[in-house]
Amino acid sequence: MVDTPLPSFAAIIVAAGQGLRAGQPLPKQFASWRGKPVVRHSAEVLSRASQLFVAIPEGADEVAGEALAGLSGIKLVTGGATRQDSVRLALETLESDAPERVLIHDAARPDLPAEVIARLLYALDEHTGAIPVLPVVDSMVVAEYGLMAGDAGRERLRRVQTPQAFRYADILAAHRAWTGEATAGDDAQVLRAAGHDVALVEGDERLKKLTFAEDFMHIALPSLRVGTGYDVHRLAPGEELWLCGLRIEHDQGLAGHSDADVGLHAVVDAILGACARGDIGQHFPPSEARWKGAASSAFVEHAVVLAAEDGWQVGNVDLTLICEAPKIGPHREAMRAKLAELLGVAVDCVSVKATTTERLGFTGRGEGIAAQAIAMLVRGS
Ligand SMILES: Nc1ccn([C@@H]2O[C@H](COP(=O)(O)OP(=O)(O)OP(=O)(O)O)[C@@H](O)[C@H]2O)c(=O)n1
Ligand SMILES: C[C@](O)(CO)[C@H](O)COP(=O)(O)O
Repeated sequence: MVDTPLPSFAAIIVAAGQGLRAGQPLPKQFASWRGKPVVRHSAEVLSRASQLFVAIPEGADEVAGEALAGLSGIKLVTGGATRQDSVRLALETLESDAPERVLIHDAARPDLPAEVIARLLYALDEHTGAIPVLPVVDSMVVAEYGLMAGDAGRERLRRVQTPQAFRYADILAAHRAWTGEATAGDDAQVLRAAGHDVALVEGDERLKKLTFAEDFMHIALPSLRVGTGYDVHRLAPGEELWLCGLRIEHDQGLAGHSDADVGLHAVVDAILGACARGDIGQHFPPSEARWKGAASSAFVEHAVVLAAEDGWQVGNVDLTLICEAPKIGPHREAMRAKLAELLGVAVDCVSVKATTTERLGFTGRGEGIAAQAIAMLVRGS
């Protein structure tokens, strides 16, 4: 079915509410969510409509214009005191270029899958209206004076979402004829009151309506950060070889200002990168004598402290050592244990891998050892 071209349709996004329950600095439809204004998410998806109207609060043209900047073809219309008023006002505005089909969508449901739009539009081939629904998974009860007054029978209940799809002329007439409550829950109720059927199509949990402050909370504090690190040191006779905090017996060692532990340096840069705290050279300048011959384990411990200052703790680290020799395998587990100790994490959060470059490049010629690392930081508990 999804390969069938979509029928032409107009769209209305209702974004004229106050968003009081969400408690955001702006009406929730203009607040930021996953990096852009809430209303922009569905406006981008519905920009494929033949006409797209967005109902906004009185006097919100500027904030709405900013939220929808760059999206062509959107017409703003002032909404009303209730959601239903906003829908009717937008429907009336559409009449001058009446479409056959119209989708009516809550701006407060930003994550709009294209598959739901398709299902709704195809349902209009057989029905005057169609709405996306989801099953009720919790038991439902009738409440009276704070007590359970009986089972509400969830088998017959569905959770209703938007967008809701209608044959335009019928939904316009139904709104005009509506004599029920001033605030019908949704447009499907208005259409049914006018005697039309409403098809139920499969909705999507992604269509959750942003209603309360907690619906925005996880966005304020991203719980993960990722950073990468890369380092190289030259192999030279007469130097000690330190890798991942361990002294490794080998016929050459790594030259550098500190102990030149290339593996730990890559890990330090990955942690610093994940919390955007610069790089190892900024914190431990090779120009400073105090770092001459310093154990790089101290650099790792300092990077962990810097991340913790910003509320982060190390989630996991994956380090790859790139060299022809020495063989890393025999030391891998000891390296993992040492690195886990320095990072303050369990060993299973630390991966140490190794690879050769098939004798290609400076590592292949045994001139140096390279290391690359990735680190994930998580919000400190
Ligand atoms: N007069 C209104 C009221 C609501 N809406 C829109 O209808 C959708 C669903 O309404 P709701 O989630 O209740 O939003 P608000 O009414 O803004 O929320 P609150 O009740 O917390 O103020 C929202 O996109 C809202 O912008 C509208 O266009 N016009
Ligand atoms: C239209 C709707 O989103 C369908 O679930 C719902 O009825 C809106 O209710 P609200 O009280 O305006 O949030």
